Amino acid sequence: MSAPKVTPMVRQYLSIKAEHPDSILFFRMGDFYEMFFEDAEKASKALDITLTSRNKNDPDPVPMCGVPHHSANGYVARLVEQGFKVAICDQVQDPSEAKGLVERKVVQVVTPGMQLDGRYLDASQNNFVCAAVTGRGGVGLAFLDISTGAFLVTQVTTPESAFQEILRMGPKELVLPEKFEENARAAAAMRVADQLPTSRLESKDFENARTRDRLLEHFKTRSLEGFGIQDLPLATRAAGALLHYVQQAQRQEITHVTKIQAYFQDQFLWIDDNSARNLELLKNIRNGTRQGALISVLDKTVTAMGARLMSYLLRYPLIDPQVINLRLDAVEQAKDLARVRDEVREALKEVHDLERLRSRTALGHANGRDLAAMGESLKQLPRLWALLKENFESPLLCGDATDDGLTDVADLIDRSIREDAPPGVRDGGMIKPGFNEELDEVAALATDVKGLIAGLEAQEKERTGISTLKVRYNKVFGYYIEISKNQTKSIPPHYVRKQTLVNAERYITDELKEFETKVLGAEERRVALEYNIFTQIVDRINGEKNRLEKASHLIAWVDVLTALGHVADHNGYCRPVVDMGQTLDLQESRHPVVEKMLPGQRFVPNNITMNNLDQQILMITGPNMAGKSTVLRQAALCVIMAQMGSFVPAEKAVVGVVDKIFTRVGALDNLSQGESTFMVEMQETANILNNVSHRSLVILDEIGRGTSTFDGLSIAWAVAEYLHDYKDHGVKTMFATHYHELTDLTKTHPRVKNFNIAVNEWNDEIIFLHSLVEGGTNKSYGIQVARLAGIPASVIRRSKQVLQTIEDSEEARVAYSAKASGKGGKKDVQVQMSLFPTPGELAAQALERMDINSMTPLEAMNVLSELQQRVKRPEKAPADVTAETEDQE
Ligand SMILES: Nc1ncnc2c1ncn2[C@@H]1O[C@H](COP(=O)(O)OP(=O)(O)OP(=O)(O)O)[C@@H](O)[C@H]1O
Repeated sequence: MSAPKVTPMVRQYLSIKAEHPDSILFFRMGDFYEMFFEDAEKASKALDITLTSRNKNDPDPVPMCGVPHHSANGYVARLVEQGFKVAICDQVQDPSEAKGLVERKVVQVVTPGMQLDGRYLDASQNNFVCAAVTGRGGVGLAFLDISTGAFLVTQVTTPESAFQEILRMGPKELVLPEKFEENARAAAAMRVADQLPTSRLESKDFENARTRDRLLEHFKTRSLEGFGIQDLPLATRAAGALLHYVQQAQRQEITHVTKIQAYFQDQFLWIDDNSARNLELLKNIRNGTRQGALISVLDKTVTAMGARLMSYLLRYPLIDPQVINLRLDAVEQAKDLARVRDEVREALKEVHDLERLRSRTALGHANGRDLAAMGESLKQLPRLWALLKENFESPLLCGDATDDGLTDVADLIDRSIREDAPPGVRDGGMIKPGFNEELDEVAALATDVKGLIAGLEAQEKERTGISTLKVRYNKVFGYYIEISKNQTKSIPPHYVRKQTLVNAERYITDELKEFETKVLGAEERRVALEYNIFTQIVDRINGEKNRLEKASHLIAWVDVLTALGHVADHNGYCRPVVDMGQTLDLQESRHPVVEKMLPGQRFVPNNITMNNLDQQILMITGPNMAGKSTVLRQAALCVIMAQMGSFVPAEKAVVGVVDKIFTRVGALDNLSQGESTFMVEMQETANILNNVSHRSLVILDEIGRGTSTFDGLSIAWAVAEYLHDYKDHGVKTMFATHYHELTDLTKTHPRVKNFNIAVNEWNDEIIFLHSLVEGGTNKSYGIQVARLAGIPASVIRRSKQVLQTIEDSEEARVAYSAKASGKGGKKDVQVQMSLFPTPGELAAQALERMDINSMTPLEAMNVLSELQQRVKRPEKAPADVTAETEDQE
């Protein structure tokens, strides 16, 4: 920053800016917010507004840009959306009372995690700021959504799980201690700091005693025991620091944050970020929208509070069957009572975002319209509560919140606030007539004055005989008389000329000045009085914040549970039996999203049964396009739905609770992070193998595909064995593969079972039946699928010839290997034989397996060159697989 000419105003600006070095300072000057220096440069670019300078002719002009104060919110929101923080600096003194410079102060800092203007917030998402601190025992995390008052904390043992937890909660902003990076492992594992706007607090703000004191002071309690965090020192430190950060930014107490909720990762079904994305729970993986994601099928809520809760439930399914069944009971009641459910949903449609309205009211950001919306919402409660109490038994759908219809608050708002209140709170027009006697009197005067102006105008017209005479008002002259130029000859002598326009002259008179004092006084008094009354109403509503919270909470649950009932009813879902057993049994199950996307075509239901005895690892083969990926995902989605408390798309379902779901599907590139597709695939597989338990469900779609066929097959084989033998009992796994060799695992591993997805061949055409049937398959139908994809007929013909040759030699080899092993020969030998044929056969097999459809020309070239190498230089079987097979003997 070059040394500017330091006027008192610039000095004031610089001293305030010094306190907010990392924010863009919106500096209020009259009707504008101005930005200077680097802030102006950054903001003008980000907002696409003109960059000017304050003192253009100076050798050192100060760059500057500005936005009108009445539309500032939109500009702030746009900056915040782009990751900036904005400090709003207002004039906190009446300019007419200021001796010299008007006093200015930062009244609020708006950050990505602390956006309060509802118009710029996603109604279906919480808007969390997250604070993280590392220490002995792991990482403490706190999440605060100031727009709703939600405050959640947890403590996890490793930075890796902290990272996953942050991704799952999805905050918009991160707060870290200054020295966070000194813990290199945490910094490396929690890469989220690179992806989110991050603020720093001094390390002392994360200290034990200080954070504890801050929490005690805020919640006005003597201990933290009531919140269940007394034994979670790291969570406490994160929570205290975060509270401090948010209070600092708001420049006030945040009284609507009334409690902390502690939670633990092991209370919930673990779904890592990767799996959540692969399974498209919240977002379509291709374009990031909700369309095509599970949430779009389930989220039929009608309130913002319900939508947020639905998204939370989907990200945090439970593992305690008792609590899950409590939710299922409620959904069942809602499903069965269609008429009541519809009536409840109709009433809910009239309910605005009470949670956010409550927060805005508490923070002094609410306007007349907000209160009117709150009032309108509260009016629904008596009818809604009565419906719930009369019809539902589930405690989740009624409970003691239904004893409070908040009629007093609804009545207060109804009597006081006009539905057509303006957006500003200092312009009047908010309070209904009849609410306050004094206001009515002043208002009557102000309205009378309008009549008086008309009278005055008529009187002057008559006195002067000037027909075009008008009495007008502007801010510069106050009231004046305007006479068009061609009639000014006959003006009376006591008219004092004030201004000459092109077509008219403007005058004032003593009488007019007197009148003005009376008029302006009345209007000013009315507006001031309205503001006063408004803040009193706001204070009274704030006094009821706990009751409002209770009502909002129940509304969110009722909305979610009736929405799930509605979805279950309309989509033909069944209630799953959820217990602590080890069976996953989905009869006639469907994929909840794919079935919606097959217009006019029927989704073929499938039976998926898994247990820990003889069907623990389902080895699923089948041609491309048959529906392998679909059936895998469908199983995972049904488990997630059941454990969040939803009915599932099946005729009958038993879900023994799963503790973690892992998926390794598709080839999601992480090239931006410098990792190859195969590297990512292996990292994901490693993560699965290192974290599974007996209660987990593992979904592996074509693992080992990203490397050479032999490495891939060997890895897939070994992974399947590992999961089968995991701590002697194994892990439930669905394994979709094009490696038909893997079906041989059933010969040696009792809990593996082969399935395939059936197809019919008809006149050399392939018909996809999409049904999962027992048994392996050794046909790929790759060529038929290639034809469907439009590969030229000559290429198809040629590949058939090649395939025939390969198959002939394969038959001969199998006959040979059967003979070589003899009847009572060791099974593993046979497996080994089929695994390691001659170099020529290897090449032919590889050719057969090539999925030309999904290959780039370059990949095809690479495979060809690899095959050529193998034929030229015959090699032995990969040493590691041989060793593995020997180990087992
Ligand atoms: N049960 C079903 N009923 C009707 N259509 C289905 C069914 N399962 C899958 N499909 C349809 O088949 C298409 C292919 O399914 P999917 O991607 O699961 O096949 P795949 O076997 O995994 O293929 P690839 O091996 O090429 O990845 C889907 O887009 C879907 O439209």
